[in-house]
Amino acid sequence: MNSPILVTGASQRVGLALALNLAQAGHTVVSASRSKSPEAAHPNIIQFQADLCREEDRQALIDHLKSNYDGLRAIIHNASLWLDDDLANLNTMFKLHVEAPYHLNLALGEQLLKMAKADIIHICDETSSRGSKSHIGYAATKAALQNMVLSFAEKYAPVVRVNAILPGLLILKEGGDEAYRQQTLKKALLEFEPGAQPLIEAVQFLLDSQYSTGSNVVINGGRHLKNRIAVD
Ligand SMILES: NC(=O)C1=CN([C@@H]2O[C@H](COP(=O)(O)OP(=O)(O)OC[C@H]3O[C@@H](n4cnc5c(N)ncnc54)[C@H](OP(=O)(O)O)[C@@H]3O)[C@@H](O)[C@H]2O)C=CC1
Ligand SMILES: Nc1nc2c(c(=O)[nH]1)N=C([C@H](O)[C@@H](O)CO)CN2
Repeated sequence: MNSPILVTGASQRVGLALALNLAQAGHTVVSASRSKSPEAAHPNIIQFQADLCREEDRQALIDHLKSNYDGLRAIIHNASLWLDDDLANLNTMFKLHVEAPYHLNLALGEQLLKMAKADIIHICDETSSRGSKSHIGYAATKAALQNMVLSFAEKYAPVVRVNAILPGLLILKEGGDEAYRQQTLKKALLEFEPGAQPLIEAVQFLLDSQYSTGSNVVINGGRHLKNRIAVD
C-alpha cells in the first residue's frame, strides 16, 4: 500500500530534519510548505507547495493525497508561525495552527482509516498549557491545537492514534543575541539547545506506539520544574 506520511512545514529547521529522517527510514513523505527547499531533495520526499492558511491550497493538497495514494500512514502538523501579538498575526496563527489541522484531519480521515494503524501528531508547545505573556496569540492557538488531540483521538479510535508533542526549546531563531540565548537556556533544568532530535525521537516513539492516544509527549528539558516554589 502506497501510504505516505504528510509533514506540514518541512521546508526548514525542525520540519526539514524530521522529513529527512522519515525519508531515510524508508517512508514516503509528502511535505507541505509555502516554499520548496533544495535541502529536502530526497527520492522519498515529495514537496507540495501550499499556503496552509488558504483553504484552496489545503483542498489542492487533500485532492493530491486522495488521488495519488491508497491511504495515509500519518499526518504530522508541524507548520507554524511564531508571531508577535497583534490581531492580524493572531488571525494568521489561528488559520495555520487551528483551521488547517482541523480541515486536514476531517478531510483526510477516510485515508487514515484505511490503514491497519495510522497516526496524527500535533506539534504544539509547552506554553500551550501554561501561556506566554510575550506570545499570547501563539500560545492560545497552540492550546487549541493541543485540545483538538482529545477530540480527534476519540473520533478516530482505534485505528488512528492522535497525540501531541509539547516541545520547550528546540532550535533558537537565527540571528538572536547571546544574552537572549543564555536567558533562554537557563529557563530549563537541562541548559542546552537540543536541535530537532528530541522531536524526531518523540515522533518515532508515537509511530511505534501501540497504546498511546489522546496524550501529550513533553520534551522541554524540565522547564516546568525550573524556578518553581518548592513546597517541601
Ligand atoms: N524552534 C523551537 O525552539 C520550538 C519549536 N516549536 C514548534 O516546533 C515546530 C517546528 O519549529 P521550527 O522548525 O522552529 O519552526 P519554523 O518557524 O522554523 O518553521 C515553520 C515551518 O512552517 C512552515 N510554514 C509557515 N507558514 C506556513 C503556511 N502558511 N503554510 C505552510 N507552511 C507554513 C514554514 O515553511 P514556509 O515558510 O516555507 O511555508 C516552515 O517550514 C513548530 O510547530 C513550532 O511551533 C515548539 C517549541 C519550540
Ligand atoms: N514556529 C515556531 N515556533 C516556535 C519557534 C520558532 O522558531 N518557530 N521558536 C520558539 C522558541 O525557541 C522558544 O521555544 C524559546 O524561546 C518557540 N516556538
